[in-house]
Amino acid sequence: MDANILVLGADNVGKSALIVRFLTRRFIGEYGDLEFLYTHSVIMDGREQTLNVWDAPYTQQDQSSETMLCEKRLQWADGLLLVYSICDRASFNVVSKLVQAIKTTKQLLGFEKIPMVIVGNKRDLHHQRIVLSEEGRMLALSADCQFYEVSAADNYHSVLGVFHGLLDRIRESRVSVKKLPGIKGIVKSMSAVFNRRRTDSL
Ligand SMILES: Nc1nc2c(ncn2[C@@H]2O[C@H](COP(=O)(O)OP(=O)(O)OP(=O)(O)O)[C@@H](O)[C@H]2O)c(=O)[nH]1
Repeated sequence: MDANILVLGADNVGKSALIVRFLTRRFIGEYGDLEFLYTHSVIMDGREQTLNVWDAPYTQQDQSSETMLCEKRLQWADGLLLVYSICDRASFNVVSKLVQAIKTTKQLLGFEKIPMVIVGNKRDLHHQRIVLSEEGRMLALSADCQFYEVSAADNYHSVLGVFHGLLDRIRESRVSVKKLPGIKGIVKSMSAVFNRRRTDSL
C-alpha cells in the first residue's frame, strides 16, 4: 500500500520533529521552517510500502479562509495528521478550525471521508501544559478520529504508534471502499442471477 500523508498544524508545534522522529528515529532539535515532502519506504506487515509525507506550513491564506483552505491538499492526501502543542492554546484552536474547514471542504466538494488523527505534541513539557488531554479527546470525538498525546522529543514508540494508527485507518478505508459493490458489481451480480435462472431452466 502506498500512501500520502498530509501533516497540518500551526507553526512551532513540532510537525517536522514528529515526521523526522518517525522516519529516522531521531530528535535533532532544530528543523528550520521549510516546506518538505518526504518519500520513504517502510516495511509494514511484511510488505514494503511507500509513504509520501508532506510537512505543510500554516499559511496566511489558510488563516484567512474558513472553508476551502485545504482543497488541493485534501485531493492529494490519503490521510491527515493534525498537530497542536499541549503548551499552546492558539495551536489547539488552529486544529479546531482545521477540523471545521476540512469538514466544510469535504461537504462542498463531495470528497470521501479522509482518515485523520489529532496529535497533542510536547507531552514532555507537562509542567507548561495549557490544553487538557480531555479537550483533545473531545475534539477527536467530534471529528470522529483517533487522538494521541506524544512527545517527539522523548519517545520514538509513541510517535510510531501515531503513524501506524493512521496507516491502519487508511488501509481500513480502502478495504471498505472495495467492499462497496458499485455499479459494475451490481451489474455483475444481476447477470449472475439471470444466468443461473437461464441455466436452471434448461
Ligand atoms: N520539548 C519539546 N520540544 C519539541 C517537541 N517537538 C518539537 N519540539 C521543538 O519545538 C520547536 C518547533 O519544532 P518543529 O518541528 O520545527 O515545529 P513545526 O511545527 O515543524 O514548525 P514550523 O516549521 O514553524 O511549521 C523546535 O525547537 C523543536 O525542537 C517535543 O515533543 N517536546
